[in-house]
Amino acid sequence: TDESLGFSSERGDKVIPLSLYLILGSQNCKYAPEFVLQEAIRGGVTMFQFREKGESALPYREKRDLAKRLQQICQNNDIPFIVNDDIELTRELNADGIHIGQDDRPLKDVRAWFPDKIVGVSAHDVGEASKAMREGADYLGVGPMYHTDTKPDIELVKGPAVIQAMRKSGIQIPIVGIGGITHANAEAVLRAGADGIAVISAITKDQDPYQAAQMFCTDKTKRLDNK
Ligand SMILES: Cc1ncsc1CCOP(=O)(O)O
Ligand SMILES: C=C1C=NC(C(F)(F)F)=NC1=N
Ligand SMILES: [Mg+2]
Repeated sequence: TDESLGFSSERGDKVIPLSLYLILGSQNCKYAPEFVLQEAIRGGVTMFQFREKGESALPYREKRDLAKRLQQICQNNDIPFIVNDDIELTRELNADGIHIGQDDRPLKDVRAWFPDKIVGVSAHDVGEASKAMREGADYLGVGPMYHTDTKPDIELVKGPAVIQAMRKSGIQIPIVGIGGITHANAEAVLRAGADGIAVISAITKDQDPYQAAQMFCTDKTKRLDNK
């Protein structure tokens, strides 16, 4: 398993397998979300985040029903099921965790509601990262690494260097890089000190989500050989 490769990130009693973190909502998918998730897990995805967002986002009942189906697929494969932003949905499904942005509910509140769940926080610079670490975030989503059209309101593109800066400033908690990550540029994110990569379109827009996921995992093994 990835543990042997040292890619997954231990955090106290929580194992947070950030190696290959797939994020999707119905708005990102070429095929049915259930198919994309199932294939991507078969291809090596280690963690999943349900992120239903944007003007084409499903209404709550359909969103919840889709989330339940995707959660079931994760449970069948022992993959952590994380919800983006939505506190109610996280509680209703008893999800494994929640991911919050800087403009969402404060981490202190979220942690009070979910003391034992995985709580991930978006961080765009060293300041935000150290604040989130102090407040008890379980992992950081750092980006955007590269340009992406997937999220219309992305912050300034920082590149992998910002992860290096975070590590240099003593940020020890698990970091996953996000934003425009493809097979060609994933390695630079890992070399910069990330524990894994988070991906939307490189997998959800691929005509073969299994292959798309597998390509990332193969890369990592290759990297290990010449480390
Ligand atoms: C949710 C999010 N946060 C920063 S960039 C981004 C979108 C990542 O999508 P993609 O992997 O398709 O660039
Ligand atoms: C905006 C986001 C930034 N990072 C992450 C993750 F990769 F999970 F850390 N998820 C998000 N939804
Ligand atoms: Mg958010």
